[in-house]
Parts: sequence; structure tokens; C-alpha cells
Amino acid sequence: MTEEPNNDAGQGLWQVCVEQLGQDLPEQQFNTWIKPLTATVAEDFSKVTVHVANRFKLDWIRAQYAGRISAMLEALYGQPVTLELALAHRESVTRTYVRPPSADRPGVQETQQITTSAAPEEPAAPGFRTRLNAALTFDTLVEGTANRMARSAAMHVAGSPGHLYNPLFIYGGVGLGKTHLMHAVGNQLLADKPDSKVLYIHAEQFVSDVVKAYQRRTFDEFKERYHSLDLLLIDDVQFFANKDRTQEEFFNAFEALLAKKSHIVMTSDTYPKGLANIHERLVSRFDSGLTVAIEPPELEMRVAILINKARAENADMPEEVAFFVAKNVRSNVRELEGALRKILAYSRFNQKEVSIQLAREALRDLLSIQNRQISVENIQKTVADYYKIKVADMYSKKRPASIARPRQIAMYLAKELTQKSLPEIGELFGGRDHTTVLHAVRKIAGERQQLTELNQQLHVLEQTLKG
Ligand SMILES: Nc1ncnc2c1ncn2[C@@H]1O[C@H](COP(=O)(O)OP(=O)(O)OP(=O)(O)O)[C@@H](O)[C@H]1O
Repeated sequence: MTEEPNNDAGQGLWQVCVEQLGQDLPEQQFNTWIKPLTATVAEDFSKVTVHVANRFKLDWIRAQYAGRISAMLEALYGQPVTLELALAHRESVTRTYVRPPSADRPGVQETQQITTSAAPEEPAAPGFRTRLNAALTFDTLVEGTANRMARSAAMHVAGSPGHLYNPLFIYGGVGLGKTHLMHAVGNQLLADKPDSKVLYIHAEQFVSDVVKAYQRRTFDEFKERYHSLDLLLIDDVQFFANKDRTQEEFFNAFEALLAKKSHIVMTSDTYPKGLANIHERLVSRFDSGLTVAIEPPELEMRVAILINKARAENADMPEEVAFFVAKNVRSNVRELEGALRKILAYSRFNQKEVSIQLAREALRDLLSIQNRQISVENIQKTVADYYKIKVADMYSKKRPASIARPRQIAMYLAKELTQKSLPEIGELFGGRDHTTVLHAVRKIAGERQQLTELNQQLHVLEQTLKG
């Protein structure tokens, strides 16, 4: 297949696609994002490569418009068209995007392929170490409901630092991608503006730098180093607890950086007001920009992460196996990566293809622990205790909201935390139809995204059940 930049018919297809999008989208969005795009079209129209000016725009177009562009091309051409997004000047990042599945096209899966990935250039300032890990970029971070808001805010910061969301405070449990997101901001900024002074530092290292500056009386150098940054990325600020001198120095750095419109991104295991033993004036500074949570990844996101990570290792992970693993490893992405490593090592060692049976064998220790712990009965009892209703109400036909809602919550948790099918769950809830269970699962999953209180209750229940 060859691509012809001047292929007239191909350019015609692209032009019509752009015009149609111009009619569908608000004018400002169209002018900002779609109009400046150029494209090359394969001779047989099977692939359209859209050229985007920089990585920030590329990520944004992929997140916001790729599905729409792809669908439009397909509608115009009458057959699936592979859409590829590429950087206009540096041919370093290429992503392939196939239209996501929809009700009318259930067979088509979303695939995102990173064909090559760019290592951002080191900054121009000689001798300046960013401590960034070039592999942790927006491209390698799978997006899902759990991290959508944090990711979008982080992309915004990377695209125009020093403006909105300053400081950006990202919090969440272990292994959920906070550090990854932070590196992605730094890498993106350096890719766009290589002269920027960016520093990633773990809070413990910052403490150690303060101690050294104290011992060696080198506070001027310390200040020069930290106060001159364009972007400070500081990880796990809960480690500042009880470290008064560090907190004072951080406060000074914080004020200096904000005054010169440099950006600060922080992570922590809890939200600012939940931080213990940190001075109130610092806590209120932490909370003065945008505070955003990363939640544990939902099932589909866990599946996408597994498939992407397997692909990055040139391994094949069939979707059914990814679902099996994702259903069993739910807590965080680091554990998911651990499970994947075990499966791939097991597969290579035994020279067997990755299958559900192989995954079951590779993860047998992990699975036996989980299977012992979580059963539908266990979920029913835990939820009933939590909402102070009788366990028998889980099977009863009673409908008052005070009973029906906990029952729906228990059904949702049964679907999320066990391997049981919808009909099996229905059976265990007093012989209910599987459509009743499906309704409950969808309802609670949807409300969980909207209602903070419900989300917190579900977290508590999940933690209790996982022991
Ligand atoms: N959405 C995601 N897509 C792809 N990989 C992810 C995603 N989220 C996390 N990871 C990967 O999971 C691992 C753990 O993530 P990370 O270290 O960023 O977590 P964290 O929230 O900072 O955890 P901790 O609080 O323990 O430091 C990393 O290898 C990271 O690349």
C-alpha cells in the first residue's frame, strides 16, 4: 500500500471529510483543531494519515476527535478506513486508531498502536537533569473513566504551563498511574519546548536535598536550582509530614515558582485536607489550583492496559484472556503489570500460547487467594451489614429504596468482583432475571461516576471485601 500526498481522489475525500466536520462541530472547535490538519491518503483509501503540529495537539485530537474523523471517513468511503495520527514535522509518534465499537458495529474493536515512540529531547540547559523517565508519556498511558479528568488536566498543563490548574494536585491509591501522569506532563512539555527547565523529584529526595543544603550551608544553590524551574513535578508530598524545615523550603519554592508563572504538579496518596502533619498554609496552597483524583481502573480500562502492555512487549494477549486477568486483578495497575509479566514469562518458559488456561496456571497463587475471599454470599452479607438491612432482603422481593438500592449495589459488586455470569448472580439474588442484574450493574456503574458519596461507599465495601 502506498501513500500519495498529491493523490487527487484521496485529497478530495479528505476535503469533504473536513467540510462535513465543519458542519457538525462548533466553529471555534473546528477552526482550532480540525481546519489546520493536513492528510495523506493511501492510494486504495484504506488508510488516512493525519498530520498534527505537535504532541499535545496529537493527544487531544486522538482523545477528542479521532473517533469522529474515523467515522466520517468511513461514512464517506463506505468501508472502514484506518486513521493514523502523526506528528507533522518530526515523524516520531504514530498512532493508529480504528473506530471504536458501537451498537451498530459491535464487531469492530478499538485498537491503538504505538508504532514508534518518541523520547523527548533533553533540555538545552547544560548539566541540568530532569530525572524524567522518557518511557512514561501520554501515549503509553491508557485513558479510562478512572483517570480521564486527571489526564485531561495534565495534558492541559503540558500544553500551556503556568496558566490554568496551578498547582495541579493529583491524588489516589498506590499504583494507579500518578507518577506516570506526572512524567507525561514533563516529557510532553520538553517535546514541545526543549529549552524548558523541568524537574521531576520524589518528595523524599526533596527532603534529602533540604538536609544536604542545611548541612553544607548551600541554601543559595538550592534556591537557585528550585526557584528557576519552569515546571516542578513533585511526587508523594505526603512524605513532607512532620518535616518542618522541608515544608518551609517547599513553601518558599512554591511561592517563588507561582510568582514567576512556573507550573507545579504534585501527587499524594490523599487529597490536600486529608494530609496529616502538614502545615495548614501549605495544605491550602496545595488546594488552590486544581485537585483531581485518579480512581482504580474500571474493567475495560484494565483490559486495554493489559493488551497495550502486552503489545509493547511484542506479545499477543487475546482479548478473552485480558478480560479473565482484568476480572481477577482489580486493585491497581502495578499488580496488573505483575500479573502480565508472570503470564508472559510462563508462556515463554513453557513455549505455550497465551490462553485462559495458561493464565490460570501462571496466576494460580493469586487466584486461589482471591477465590477464597470473595463470594456472592460474602458480598451480600457485607453490603447488608454496611447498609444495616437483613441479609434475607438480598433475596426478598421487597422494593422500598432502602432495600432495593443496597441490593443493586450488591449485584454490581458481584459482577465486578466475582467470575459469576449475570444469570448466576440473578439466581443467587432470589431467582431474579439476568436483565434485572444487568440493569442494576449499569445503574450503579453510571451513578458511581457522578456521585462522590456512592463512590466512597463502594470503595469502602471493596476494601472490606478484598480484606
Ligand atoms: N492508565 C495507565 N496506562 C498504562 N500504564 C499505567 C496506567 N496507570 C498506571 N500505569 C503503570 O502502572 C505502574 C504504576 O504506576 P505509577 O507508578 O504511576 O503509580 P502511582 O500512582 O504513582 O503509585 P505510587 O503511589 O505507588 O507511587 C507504572 O508502570 C505505570 O506506567
